[in-house]
Amino acid sequence: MSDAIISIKNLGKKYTLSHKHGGNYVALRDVITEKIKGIGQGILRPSAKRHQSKSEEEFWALKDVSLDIKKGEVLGIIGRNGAGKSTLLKILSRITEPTTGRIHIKGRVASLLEVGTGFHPELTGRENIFLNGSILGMGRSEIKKKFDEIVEFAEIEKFLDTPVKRYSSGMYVRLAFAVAAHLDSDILLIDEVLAVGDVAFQKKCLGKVRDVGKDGRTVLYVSHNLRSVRNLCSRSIYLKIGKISHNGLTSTVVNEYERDNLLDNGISNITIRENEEIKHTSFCIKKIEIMNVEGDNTNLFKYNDIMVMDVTLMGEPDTSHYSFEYRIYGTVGTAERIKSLITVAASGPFHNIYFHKKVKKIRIKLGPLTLSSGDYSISTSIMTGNVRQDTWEDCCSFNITDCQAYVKNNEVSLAGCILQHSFSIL
Ligand SMILES: Nc1ncnc2c1ncn2[C@@H]1O[C@H](COP(=O)(O)OP(=O)(O)OP(=O)(O)O)[C@@H](O)[C@H]1O
Repeated sequence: MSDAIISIKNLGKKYTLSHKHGGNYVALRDVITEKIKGIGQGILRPSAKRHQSKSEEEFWALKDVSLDIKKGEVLGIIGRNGAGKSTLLKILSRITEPTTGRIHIKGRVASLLEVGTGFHPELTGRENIFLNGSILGMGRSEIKKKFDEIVEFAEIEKFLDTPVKRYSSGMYVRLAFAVAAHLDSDILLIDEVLAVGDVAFQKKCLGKVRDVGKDGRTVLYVSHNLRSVRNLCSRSIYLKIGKISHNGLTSTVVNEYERDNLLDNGISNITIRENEEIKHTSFCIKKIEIMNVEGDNTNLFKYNDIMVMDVTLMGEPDTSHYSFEYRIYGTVGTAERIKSLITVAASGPFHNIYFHKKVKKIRIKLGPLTLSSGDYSISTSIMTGNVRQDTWEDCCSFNITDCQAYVKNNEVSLAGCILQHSFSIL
C-alpha cells in the first residue's frame, strides 16, 4: 500500500448532454404540405405533426486520471475553464459519483467548493458551525474549542445568529472558509471560491492555507490565480480537457500552462510578416525571433533572464546606412494593458548605432530583464536618418514568469524601467 493519503486510479466522469431538436415549432412548409394532402383526400387534418427529436451526447469531463497525493502536500490544480478541476474536487468530496475508476481517501475531508454547498441555508451561522463539525465526526466540546477561532477569523460575530441564507456571498465564503480551515479535517479541498471575498480576506485565507499545509494537513487548491498557486503549492497538476497534461513542480507546470495560453492566444516567439502588410515599402522588417541565451526559441522568461531577439530585414534602404529601433510595452498586473514604454539603455545613444544597408539580420541581446511578471509586447521600426521607413507594431510578445523580486512593482507604471542591451550583426 502506498503512503498516499489520496489515491486516484483511472478516474473518469461522464456526463450525458441531451439536445432537443426542433422543439415545439411547426414549420410553415409542413403546415402547407399537410393541408394540401388533406384537401386532396377530402380530409382536413387538425395540425401538422410537431417535430421533437432528442439526441444525446456523451461527454467525459474527466478521463483516465490517476494521481497519488501524500499527507501534508499542498497540491495546485490548474487548467482552463471546463478542464475538469471542479469535477475532480466534487468527486473527492463525494458530491458526485465517478463513472469509472476508483479513489481511496485516508482521512476526513473538508471542502470549500461553490458558494452554497456545505451549509444549511435555514440554519444560523452558529448552528452551521456545529453541523459541519459533527459531519466531520467532532464532538460538541471539540467544536466549542474551535468555535471562537472560527468566528474571529470569519469576522461575522454580529451575524452569528442570522440564518446563512441572509448572508451576502462574501460573508458566506468567510464563514465557509473559516469552518473548513479550522475544523479538524485531514484533507482540505478548496475551489476558486476565495475569489468571492475581498482582497484583504483573500490574503488572510491564503496565509491560513499555508499554515494548514505546515500543520501536516493535505490541501488541494484549485485556482486561476497562478500567483497564489506558485506561492502555496509545491506540486501542481495541469488538467487539459479532462486529462492530466502535466504533473510536477509547480513552477514547471505553471510555466507549461502559461506557454499553452500564450501560444493559443497567437503569441508566438517567431513572427513572420504577411506579404500584404509590407507591400507599401521596399525596405521592411520581415521576421522577428525570440530566444533565450541558449538559443532555444521561447517567449517565457524569468526575472533577470537575458532575451535574444533576431531581426530579419527585407529589401534595401535608399541610404547607405539605417538604424533599428524597438519599444517594449507592458501590462501592469491583471489590469488592462497600459502602453508604458520601457526605456532601453544602449551602450551608447542607441539611435547612433547604424547598420550598413547590406546588413539583413541583426541580433539584440536584451537584459537582464528586471521586469515584473506579465505579458510584454515589442514594436519595431527601421529608420533612415529621422525618417521611419517601416514600423511593425506588436510584432511579438514575451512573458515574464517567476518574478519574486518585483512583485510589489506590479501596481506601478513600468515607465522608466531601464534595461541594458547590445546589438550584433549576423
Ligand atoms: N452536471 C453537469 N452536467 C453536464 N456537464 C457538466 C456538469 N458539470 C460539469 N459539466 C461539464 O464538465 C466540464 C468540466 O467542468 P468543471 O466544472 O469540472 O470544469 P473546471 O475546470 O472546474 O472549470 P472552471 O475553471 O470554469 O471552473 C465542463 O465542460 C462542464 O460544462
